[in-house]
Amino acid sequence: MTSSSQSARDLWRTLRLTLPDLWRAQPLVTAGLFLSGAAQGLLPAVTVLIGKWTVDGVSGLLRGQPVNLAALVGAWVGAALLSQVTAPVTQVLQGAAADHYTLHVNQRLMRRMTELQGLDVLEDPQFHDDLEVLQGGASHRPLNLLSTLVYALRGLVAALSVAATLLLVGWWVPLVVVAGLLPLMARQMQFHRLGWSLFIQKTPEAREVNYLSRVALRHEYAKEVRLYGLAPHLQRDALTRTRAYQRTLRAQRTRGLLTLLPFEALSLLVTGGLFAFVVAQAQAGRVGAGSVALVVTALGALRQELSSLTEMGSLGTQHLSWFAKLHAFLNAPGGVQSPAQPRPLPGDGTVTLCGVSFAYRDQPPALRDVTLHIPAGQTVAIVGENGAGKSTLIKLLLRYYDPTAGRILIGAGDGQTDLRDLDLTAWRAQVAAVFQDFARFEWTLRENILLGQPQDDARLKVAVHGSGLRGVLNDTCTLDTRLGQAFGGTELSGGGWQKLATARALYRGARVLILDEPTAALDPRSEAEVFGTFAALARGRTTLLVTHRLGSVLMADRVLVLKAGRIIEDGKHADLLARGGEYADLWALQARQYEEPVEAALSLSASGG
Ligand SMILES: Nc1ncnc2c1ncn2[C@@H]1O[C@H](COP(=O)(O)OP(=O)(O)OP(=O)(O)O)[C@@H](O)[C@H]1O
Repeated sequence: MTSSSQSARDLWRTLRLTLPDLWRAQPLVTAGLFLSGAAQGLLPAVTVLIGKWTVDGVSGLLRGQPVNLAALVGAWVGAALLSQVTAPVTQVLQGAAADHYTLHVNQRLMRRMTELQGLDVLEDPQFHDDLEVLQGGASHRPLNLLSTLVYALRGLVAALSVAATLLLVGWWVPLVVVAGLLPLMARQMQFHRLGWSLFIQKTPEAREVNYLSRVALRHEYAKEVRLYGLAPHLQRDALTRTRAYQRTLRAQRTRGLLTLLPFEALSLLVTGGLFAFVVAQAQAGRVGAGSVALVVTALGALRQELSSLTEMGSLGTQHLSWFAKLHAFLNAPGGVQSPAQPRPLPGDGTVTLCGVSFAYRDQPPALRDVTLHIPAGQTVAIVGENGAGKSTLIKLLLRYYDPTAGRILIGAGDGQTDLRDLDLTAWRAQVAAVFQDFARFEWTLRENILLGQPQDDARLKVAVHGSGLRGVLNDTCTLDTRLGQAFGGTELSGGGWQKLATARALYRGARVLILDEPTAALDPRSEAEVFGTFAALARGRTTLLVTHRLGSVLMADRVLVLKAGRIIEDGKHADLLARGGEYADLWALQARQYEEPVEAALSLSASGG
């Protein structure tokens, strides 16, 4: 099977999926729309016929024959009225249906994003290419498809009815005209299809250009962009890429237009030949002046209708290709998913990892054969050098990814359950987390803490005090102050944001607490305060603390040392120090960083320097 017939079949399937959707969104409006489109389609044929009757009537008048003027004027006024009424009605109906359908499509895209529960899908560049195309089209493709379908119906009715008027000249005339114009139509369709496939191929490049302009314009990059004088480089790069992109499109357009020329010539030959033939027939007295007028207007109208039908067909193909992408996107496997029939949530927060390994897409393993048992209520510090796999362990526990091998079990004894068998939302509701790269939502402080949950005053107070956020609040910054600059809100300091992220975690009464470098942006006093709170908060909860600041490890019952994705040490702080291994080395290294400058300062002051 050729790829074009394959894609025609795909498009037909997409149309069959999309039409019922359009219909369900607004049945009456859609029916009205297609009816008024079909009515409009009859107008060109009516105009051609009125033209013939008028010319025949006038010729008759010149020969002294009677003419039914009232019928002629009636037909003309009727056609004008139909044309004036149907055009605005079609526009109004189209607007109503398209608004509704655009909302419907946007809602489905948003719903899809909430169905994607893991992070795995988001790391596929193809996913972002598809999303770029879909988001870019969501505001206009539904309207475009709808109007294209209506105009295509209008064009089809018009072409058929105008072709039918040519039957008055001879049964073979419409066949010859259509045969002369069909190759041109087919070629034009092919040309437009190429345009779409080029657009899809170039999406990654368009995304690169969008990324460059985001870097140049967005606040989060502004400091580096200015300090390192990046703006001219970004501008140059965007310009070069855009020009290359446009060059390819232009070359393709020109090539396509040139290949249309022979087909244009053929269509001209056929319609010109037919015109010459009818004039010759009139000269020989075999047909009347009205028939010549009919052929002239019908050929013009047919050419125009077929050409706009081609255009509609091509545009419709593009819109349908967009919808095919939408259907594929909505129905693609979504990576991490909640089970259809989840097992009940275990009663306690014991966590067990059995031979867990994990590799990110196309990457070497980030975790290798990790086996670990954390009884409910234990506080475990996880330490290790950059890239050791600490955050990955946390992400698996939150089921942002599933292990490549091994199992994560929640609960103890008979209640122990594989994490994959638990309802994801229910499990995540049991976990509170402060991430290294927590989100800074540009909403009010209160909304940033509640994150959609109902307000509980007592819990909110504990969260605000426990996180140290109390110190951030004052007369000008209250719980109802909007944060961030995008909407003219107040900007918190880095530490202020971190306290807010901590308050968010504290507000969620959770059985498992995850702290991934939770104090990286805090000053020493705030850090001490927050760790005091964490220690109280961790009581009775299973707590995992990822940290590079080994002083904070002292709040943990147990320390895990990760290296290259494996647990290489596991024990109490004092025992690990005594063992003299990796942990003892890291501890000594960090202690020296504090001691040496002090010693240096002391020796400097002793020497009177
Ligand atoms: N989303 C990702 N896609 C591909 N590779 C990743 C991704 N996230 C992390 N990695 C890689 O996985 C390995 C473990 O990373 P991880 O973030 O778990 O380390 P870490 O111990 O938390 O490091 P750090 O102390 O720097 O935060 C690293 O080699 C890292 O480059």
